Amino acid sequence: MTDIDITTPEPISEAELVFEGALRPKSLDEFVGQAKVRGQLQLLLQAAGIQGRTADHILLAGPPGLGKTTLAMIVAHESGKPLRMSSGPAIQHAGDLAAVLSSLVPGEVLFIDEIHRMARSAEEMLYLAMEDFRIDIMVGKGAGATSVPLDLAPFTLVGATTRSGMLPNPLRDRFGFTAHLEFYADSELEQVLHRAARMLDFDIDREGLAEIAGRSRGTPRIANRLLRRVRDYVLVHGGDADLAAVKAALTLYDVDELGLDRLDRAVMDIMLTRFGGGPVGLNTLAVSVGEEAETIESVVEPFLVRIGLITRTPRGRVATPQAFAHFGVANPQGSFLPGVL
Ligand SMILES: Nc1ncnc2c1ncn2[C@@H]1O[C@H](COP(=O)(O)OP(=O)(O)OP(=O)(O)O)[C@@H](O)[C@H]1O
Ligand SMILES: [Mg+2]
Repeated sequence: MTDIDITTPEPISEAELVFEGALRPKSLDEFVGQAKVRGQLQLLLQAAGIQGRTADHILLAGPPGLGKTTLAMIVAHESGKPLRMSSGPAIQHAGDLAAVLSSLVPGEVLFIDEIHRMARSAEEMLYLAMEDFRIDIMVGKGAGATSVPLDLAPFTLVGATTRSGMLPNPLRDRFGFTAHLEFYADSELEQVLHRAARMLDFDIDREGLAEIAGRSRGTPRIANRLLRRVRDYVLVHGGDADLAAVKAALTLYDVDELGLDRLDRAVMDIMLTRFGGGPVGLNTLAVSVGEEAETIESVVEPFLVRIGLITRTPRGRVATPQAFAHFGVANPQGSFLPGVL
């Protein structure tokens, strides 16, 4: 691993997770950006509150580091209910899920992170649990085995996934609401950073914050991580935390103006140098960089499209003239690219 990984959207250490916990917004009001999702969640929680019932099941979908775990905690906090945390990889048998479900207290919020990685057998148990707050438990073995119904306390399931395309339809259909989290605008990341700097008691000016925001890949997790590195830099070198200090610190860590991470760069490099800008099919790209097609499609591509480095066309992904310019690669087709106006 090289220091380029400072811009990866996944958590990079245990220490970072502890740090994140301290900076997590606790309420919907404190949660920056995602205005649409916030409004939708607010309505859903308020309606449930008025009727005195548990809120509908909620699916949070989107790339890493955009606030899924944070929102799950907020749902529990806003409904005044306890939160139980679990994850798809921890549920490898139906029995693992039965143990969790049967111990929930009324109204509890059950968070299943990476829900797309749950075992098939558990998925089927979850369908019934979500719909009827009931599960069937198998007792005995062989010919004498019988299934015994068990009533559950009503609960709200909050599922999180970076790969909503990998969820089976019957599971997806049982969520009352799906929130698709989007990459954050630079102005929103500035707010995230402003709040974090205040909490860290770090006195950094607006220009400095704006510069970090612009290099954070639309991702609050990365913004907070870069802020810490800048804080280190100022601590060691002295002086003000201003634009010059931010630029010096981020140059030291090889974070470019667009905040691209290693995988983003690998994809762009392959597209520009090996395929002359494309069009390139998703699977070809995935194989070329040694990643799953799902990761390219759900984590890398949305960001590269959003910042205008690639476009999707019916014949595949195409690099834009801006991409050639940013990476300083000669554009074999001049300014004209197939499928791009
Ligand atoms: N809207 C937001 N406002 C302020 N801070 C945020 C926001 N969203 C995320 N953060 C910060 O970013 C960090 C990462 O967020 P979180 O852990 O919720 O991401 P995630 O979507 O669950 O990521 P993963 O897919 O890796 O589990 C948190 O520490 C939180 O402080
Ligand atoms: Mg998470």
